[in-house]
Amino acid sequence: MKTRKLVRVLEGERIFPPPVWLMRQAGRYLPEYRATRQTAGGFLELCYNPDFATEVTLQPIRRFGFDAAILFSDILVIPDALDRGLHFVQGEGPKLTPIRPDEIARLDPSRADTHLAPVIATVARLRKELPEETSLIGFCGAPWTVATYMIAGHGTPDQAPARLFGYRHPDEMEQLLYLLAEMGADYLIRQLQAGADCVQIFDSWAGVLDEATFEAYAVKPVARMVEKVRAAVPDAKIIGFAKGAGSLLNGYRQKTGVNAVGLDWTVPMDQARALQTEGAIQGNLDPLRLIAGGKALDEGVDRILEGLGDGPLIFNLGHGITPDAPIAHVEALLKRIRG
Ligand SMILES: Cc1c2[nH]c(c1CCC(=O)O)Cc1[nH]c(c(CCC(=O)O)c1C)Cc1[nH]c(c(CCC(=O)O)c1C)Cc1[nH]c(c(C)c1CCC(=O)O)C2
Repeated sequence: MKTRKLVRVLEGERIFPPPVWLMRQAGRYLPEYRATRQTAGGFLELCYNPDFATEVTLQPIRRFGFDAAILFSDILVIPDALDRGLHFVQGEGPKLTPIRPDEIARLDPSRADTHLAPVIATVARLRKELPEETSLIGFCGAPWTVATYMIAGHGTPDQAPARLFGYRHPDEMEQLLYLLAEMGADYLIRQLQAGADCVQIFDSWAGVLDEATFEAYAVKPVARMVEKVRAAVPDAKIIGFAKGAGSLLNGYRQKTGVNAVGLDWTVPMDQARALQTEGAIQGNLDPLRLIAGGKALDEGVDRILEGLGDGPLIFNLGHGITPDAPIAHVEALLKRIRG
């Protein structure tokens, strides 16, 4: 088998036009996703049923022929394996039982292997059913981002509850992040062993941290995960996405050991190019350009291709595709990239 495109870029090769996939590419903007979700009954029923999860992962590949498929699941399956009362309220996002400092030492990861077995089964199924040339991306949440939901019990605009928790209870915070790093690494190892070509670590809330907590919460636990994953799978290819981290992204690759650095749309071209001299980057179109379409979309795509197309690049959005993105605009994006 020839090495798949995404993996070649993760090894530092430049491919033009660049391989492309979109974060949250399986989702509510697709009528076929909405139909399968309806049949499944709920979001978690989709995540834990290999038939449904395989189907929705394949939907955007069939429709658009992206270069990579991302496993359909969620970062919150880890707190779910810890029995944190995860449920999804329509239109409100995830809810969990907020964790208290004194509960952290009692968290029990022993259920995780059994609980996550259907997700691992989905990975194996996907590798068999995907076209030979399509890369398969596994993923998990970074410890800090998963911790923010476990602490607040829901999404917040600035993760104030988790930040305060860290300042008031630094030992418990360190313990929680360590546990999530161990569990996340074990989970990624199983995904890679089941057939994922690479994995992405989502640190969607890295951007609310100051310099010291970024180092302690975003860099150190992710470095630990990368180390643990590589001890089991020496050539593991890993994408680190620390959204909103700005200038703190400089040095992130070296400190954590990830192969590629994911960029959100606020990262300036000069910084993106500097990061690209050290290895692959992924990103970074503003998802709202995809909603607007037309000139806004074309200009955004062209700027990335012109500015970053001569180095190792995985084309992506700077964050997930939104439910209101028109399908015709996704088609226009792909045409603009591939010609
Ligand atoms: C923070 C976070 C979560 N989940 C995830 C993150 C990190 C990335 C990011 O910042 O977007 C990651 C995630 N969530 C989902 C994927 C699937 C793979 C993909 O296509 O990218 C991935 C990689 C499916 C999903 N995860 C969720 C949906 C929507 C559920 C539905 O069908 O109603 C999907 C398709 C639900 C979810 N899950 C989460 C939230 C906050 C929500 C609600 C937001 C929303 O409703 O859009 C937690």
